[in-house]
Amino acid sequence: MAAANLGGVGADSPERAAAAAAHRGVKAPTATSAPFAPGAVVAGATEPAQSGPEHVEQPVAYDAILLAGFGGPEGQDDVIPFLRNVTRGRGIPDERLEEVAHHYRHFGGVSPINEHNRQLKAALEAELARRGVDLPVIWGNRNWDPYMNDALREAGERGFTKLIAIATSAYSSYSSCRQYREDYADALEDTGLAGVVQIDKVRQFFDHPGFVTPFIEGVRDALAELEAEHPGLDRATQVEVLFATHSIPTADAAKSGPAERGFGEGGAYAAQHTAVAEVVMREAGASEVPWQLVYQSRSGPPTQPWLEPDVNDAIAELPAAGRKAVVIVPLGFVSDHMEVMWDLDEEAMETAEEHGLAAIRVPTPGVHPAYVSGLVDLVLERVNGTPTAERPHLTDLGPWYDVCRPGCCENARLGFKPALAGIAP
Ligand SMILES: CC1=C(CCC(=O)O)c2cc3nc(cc4[nH]c(cc5[nH]c(cc1n2)c(C)c5CCC(=O)O)c(CCC(=O)O)c4C)C(CCC(=O)O)=C3C
Ligand SMILES: [Fe+2]
Repeated sequence: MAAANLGGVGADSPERAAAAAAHRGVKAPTATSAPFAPGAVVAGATEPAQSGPEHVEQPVAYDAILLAGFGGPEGQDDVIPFLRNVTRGRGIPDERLEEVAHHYRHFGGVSPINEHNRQLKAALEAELARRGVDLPVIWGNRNWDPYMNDALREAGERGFTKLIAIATSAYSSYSSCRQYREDYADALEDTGLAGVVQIDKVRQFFDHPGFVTPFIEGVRDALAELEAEHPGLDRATQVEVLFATHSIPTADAAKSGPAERGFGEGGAYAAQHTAVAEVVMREAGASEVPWQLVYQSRSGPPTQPWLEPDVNDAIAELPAAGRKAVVIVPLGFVSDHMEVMWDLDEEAMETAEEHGLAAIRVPTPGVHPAYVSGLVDLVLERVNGTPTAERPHLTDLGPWYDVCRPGCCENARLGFKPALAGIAP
C-alpha cells in the first residue's frame, strides 16, 4: 500500500534483531534424519546441506495442494488487526496503521483478496477434476483468516504428509517468495507438524505461459481499444506501456534470487519483470510501442531507498515525451487486490487524468483459464517428475528453481530465518 510512512521503530530495531537471533537457536536440526524426498529441506533445519538439486525431477506423491495467500480484511473491524499482522515485529503504533487503513476504509474495510482466493481455489478444484487429478486444495493465508496454521492443522487432521504449495505471487524477492517459505516453516512449528508434514513449493511462475498469457491478451486488447477510441493515435510515438509492480527496498531487491547468479542492482526481482515485459510486448505484437518498468505502493521511511521510478512520477513525465495515452499493466500482481484497485485504479488513473492522458489498466490473471490451468501444470510437473528441459518458460531466466538456493531472497534487514523448500542459509 502506498503513501503511509511505516518506518516506525522500523527495520533495524533491536527487537527485530533479537527476534531473528532467537530464531536461529530454537529449531531442532532434523535435516539428516528426515525421510523426505531428495531436494526437500526440512522445517527447522539449522545446518542443512549446502547443495542439492535446483529442479526436482523425481515424481512425488503429494497428498494435497497448499494454496498460500496474503490475506486481507473483510470488514471495518478486521482492518487494524490485519495491519497488525502484516507489520508484526515492526513496532508500528495503531495511529500509523490508521493511515494505511484509509485505503481499506474507503472500500468498507473489505479487501477483495480473500474472495479472489476463494474463486481461485474453486477454479483450481474444477480444473483438477476436469483433468482427473485427485488432489485436494487447502487454503491458508499469511495475514488473515483462514490462516496458514488452520490450513496445516487441517492437513494434519486429514493425514496429509506431503504438500505442494502454490503462493499467489509470481516473482522472486523476500516479500514475494521467501516470506511465504518462512511462514510455512513457522506454521509447521506452531502446529507441531514440523518433521511430519513436508512442504515443497512450485517454482516462481513469472515466466510461465499460464501467468503471462493474460497480460499478453490484456496489452493487445488495450492497444486496440485506444486505437479504436482515438483514430490517428500513433502507437510508436504517442502511447507508452507502463509495467507496474510492487516497489521493494533496494536492499531486498539486491538479495532477490540466488546470489551466485549476479543479477546486479534490482536483483532477480527487476530482471524477471523486465524479461517478462519484453515477452509481453513482443507477443502482443507491440514491439514498436515504448514501454518501461515502474514501481508502486512504496512504504517504509523516506530515508530507505526503494525501487523507482514510481508509477505516478513516470506518468507525469509522459506528456513531455509526446505521449497522449498510457497503458498500465499490473505485471507484479495476480489479482485486482488493494494495490491494484487503489494504487492503480484510483491514484495512477487520477494522475493520468491530471496530465491529460487517455489511460487503460489491463486485467490481472485472476481466474483466467490459462492461469488456472498453468498452476495445475506447475503442480503436475512435480507430481510427474517432468524433466527440466520440458518445463515451459518464456524467458531465458527460467525455468525457476524448485528448491531455492542458499540465501535466496533473504530479507536484507532481518537476515537468516528458517524457511522451507530451499537450501539454507
Ligand atoms: C512484493 C510485494 C507484494 C507482491 C507479492 C505478493 O502478492 O505477495 C506485496 C503484496 C501485497 N501487499 C499487501 C498489503 C500490504 N503490504 C504491506 C507492506 C509491504 N509489502 C511489500 C511488498 C509486497 N507486497 C513490502 C516490501 C512491504 C513493506 C514491509 C516492510 O517494510 O518490511 C502492508 C503494510 C502497510 C504498508 O507498508 O504499506 C500491507 C497492508 C497485499 C494485500 C492487498 C489487499 O489487502 O488487497 C498484497 C497482495
Ligand atoms: Fe505488500
